[in-house]
Amino acid sequence: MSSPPSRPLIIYGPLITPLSKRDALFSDCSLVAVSAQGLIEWVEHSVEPEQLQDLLAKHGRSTEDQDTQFVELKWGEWIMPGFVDTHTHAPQFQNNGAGAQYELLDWLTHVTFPEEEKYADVEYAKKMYRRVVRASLDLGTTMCCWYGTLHLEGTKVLADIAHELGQRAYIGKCNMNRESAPTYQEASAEDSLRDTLSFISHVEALSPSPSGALVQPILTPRFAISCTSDLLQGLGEIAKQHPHLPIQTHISENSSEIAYTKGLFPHCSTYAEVYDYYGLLRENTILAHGVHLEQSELDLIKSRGAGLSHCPTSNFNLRSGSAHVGEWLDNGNKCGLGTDCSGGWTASMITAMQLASVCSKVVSYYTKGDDASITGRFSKTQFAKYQLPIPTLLWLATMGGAEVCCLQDTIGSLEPGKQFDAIRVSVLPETDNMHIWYDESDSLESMLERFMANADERNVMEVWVKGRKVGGKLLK
Ligand SMILES: O=c1[nH]c(=O)c2nc[nH]c2[nH]1
Repeated sequence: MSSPPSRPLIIYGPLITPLSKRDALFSDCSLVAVSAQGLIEWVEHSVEPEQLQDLLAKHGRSTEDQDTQFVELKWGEWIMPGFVDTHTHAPQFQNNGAGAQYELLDWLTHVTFPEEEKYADVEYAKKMYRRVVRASLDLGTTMCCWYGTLHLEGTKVLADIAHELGQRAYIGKCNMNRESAPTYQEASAEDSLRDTLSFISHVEALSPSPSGALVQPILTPRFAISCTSDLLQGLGEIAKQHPHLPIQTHISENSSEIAYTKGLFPHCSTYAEVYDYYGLLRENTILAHGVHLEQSELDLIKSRGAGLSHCPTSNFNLRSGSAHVGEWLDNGNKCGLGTDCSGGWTASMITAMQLASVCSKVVSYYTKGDDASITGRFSKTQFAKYQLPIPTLLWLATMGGAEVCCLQDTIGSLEPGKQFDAIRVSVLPETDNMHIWYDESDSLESMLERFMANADERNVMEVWVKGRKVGGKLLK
C-alpha cells in the first residue's frame, strides 16, 4: 500500500472549487490546511503575502514548522477538487480508441466481450489493471466507479490494485448470465450471486474499517439485457440486505438496446421500471448514459434518489445520441460525468467536460427551435435549451459526481471538514502542452476555461486522495 500522509500539509495559492451547479469560487490566494489524516482543517481566502505569517500564527502554525509540508503555488497553477469518474470499465482500456464502427449491441459482441474475456487470466488482469488505475490517477481522477469483468479473481485484482495505489473507488464484479458468448457469461444466477457475495467480502476485508474504506464494493448488474429475472431478483435481495451497498448499471443508452430490453421485460413499461421492479433503483444507484430517458423515468429516478452518469465521450463515439443533461438538471436529477472507457476513447475527465460542453451546445441548437424567449447562450434560471456554463461543467466533474456516489459530505469540493481529494494543476508554459496559451494577465476563470479546453496529464502536477499524494507528474 502507498504510504499514509506522514505530515500535515499547507498549501498557499490559487484555488477553484464548485459552490453550486451554477457557481464556483475562484480565489486568487487561499491558504488550505490539511491534517495528517487527510482532512481539510481550515481554509482562508484572499490571503495577501504580507498576511501569511499572521494568519498561520492565528491557527498555531508557521512556515518554519518542521513536521508540515508547505507548498506555495505560482500564478498559472491552482488546486481544485479531484475528478469523480462516475462510470468506466477497467477491462476495456486496451480497446480505447478502437471499434467505433459499431453501435452498442454489435460493439459489445465484436469488440468488448472478446477483450473482457481475457481477464479470466489473472496474470493479464494484474498487468493491465495496474496500468489502468495508474493512468486514471495521473489524469486527476481521485474517485472512480469501476466496472470489472464477470471474473471473481480478476476483479479482486482490480480492487487490490486500487487499494494499493490509493485511489478512492467503487469496484464491481459484473453480473451477466445471458445474451453474450457462451464463453463469456456466468453459468447460472446462483453462481453469479455466490461470486458477488464472495467479492464483497474480499473488498470489505481490504481495510480494517470497511465503512470508512477508500475502496468499496458496488453491485454491478451489467445491464438488464445481461441478467435473467432470477439474477436481478437475487441482486435485489442482496441490495436489501446491504442498504449501504452502492449499485451501478447502464440504462437507455441506445435505441436498439431499449427496444430489446422492453421485449425481455414485458411486465415493465419503461427501462427504469425494470430496475425499480427488482429493487435496484435507490439513493445509491448510479445509472450510466440515460440518453433516451422519458420524462416519467426521470421522475421515477428522482423519486428514488438515484443518480445519472452522463458519458458524452462514449455517447458520441458509439453514436448513441446526445443526452439532454440540461433537462435532467432542471428536473432535479442528481448528475455527474463518466468517461466510460472504451465506449469513450479516453479516461480523461477533462475530455468528458469538453464533450459535455459540446453535447449541451448541440442539444441547445436543436431544442431551442422557434422559441423566441431563448436569446443568449446562457440563462440564470434554466439549463435546458442552453449550453452548460463553465462552473456547471466543473460541478458535474466534481461535486455532481460526489452526489451521485452519495459522497457529497466527504469529497467533491475543497471545504473544511471534507477529505482532501484534490489536484494541483498548471497551465504554465513549462508543462510543455503546446495547446495551452498561458497569459499571466488571465483571470483564474479564464485559465480554468483554457484548462478545460486543452489540458491533459501534462497539466496535472499532483494528485491527493485523503491527503496522500497518489499521482500526477510530480509523483515520479
Ligand atoms: O457503453 C457501454 N459499455 C458497456 O460495456 C456496456 N455493457 C452494457 N451496456 C454497455 N454500455
